[in-house]
Amino acid sequence: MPQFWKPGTEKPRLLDDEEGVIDFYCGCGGRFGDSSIERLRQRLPVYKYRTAILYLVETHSTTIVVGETGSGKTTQIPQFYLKEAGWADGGRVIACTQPRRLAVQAVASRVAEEMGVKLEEEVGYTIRFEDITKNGVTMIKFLTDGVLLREMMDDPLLTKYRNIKRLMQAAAVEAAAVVVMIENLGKDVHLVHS
Ligand SMILES: Nc1ncnc2c1ncn2[C@@H]1O[C@H](COP(=O)(O)OP(=O)(O)OP(=O)(O)O)[C@@H](O)[C@H]1O
Repeated sequence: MPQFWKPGTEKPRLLDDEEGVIDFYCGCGGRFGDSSIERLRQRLPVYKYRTAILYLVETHSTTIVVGETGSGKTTQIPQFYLKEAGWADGGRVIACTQPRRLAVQAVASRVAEEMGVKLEEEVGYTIRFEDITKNGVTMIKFLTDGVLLREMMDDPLLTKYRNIKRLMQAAAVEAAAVVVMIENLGKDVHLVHS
């Protein structure tokens, strides 16, 4: 049974539920016990839905995922694509847009840390005046909606993204504009919304 940490009671520790996916606080111990980053990932709400999300994006050109803030949409879904669906195989890139530069940098650093890789290699980001990616190496690229729009001005058909799956973060009006423009190009768009 899940237990909650109430004021004045002993700090609970984490135990796996029956499926070994969701952990609940119970008993005593450190904040996250001895959990690895992988176990922290598995506790995020979105983790339970990874198979459903992968199925939907594989079978539909547009998928909208709605979840609470902090549920893991931004940091986890690109990793599902990469690790479990192999969408970055063969030099392909998974792009994830964010509305703000700081969000791009923070989430890219976080995902690189979770994957245990150096930022700029498998995981990178592009914001105005700063491109922390490596051609042929970067598999998950975070960028602002503005940078993607700018790339579309230079390359209206987004030819360099011909084979990528796109994960859009819809937190701003411009994100919706990007989705409409990319859909008009016949590209796949996967929209994540909180
Ligand atoms: N830079 C970071 N440092 C430490 N932990 C982080 C960082 N970014 C995210 N996290 C952790 O990862 C979890 C999932 O965050 P994520 O950004 O994927 O959620 P989200 O559902 O996309 O939220 P939002 O809708 O606000 O963008 C957070 O609850 C937080 O615990």
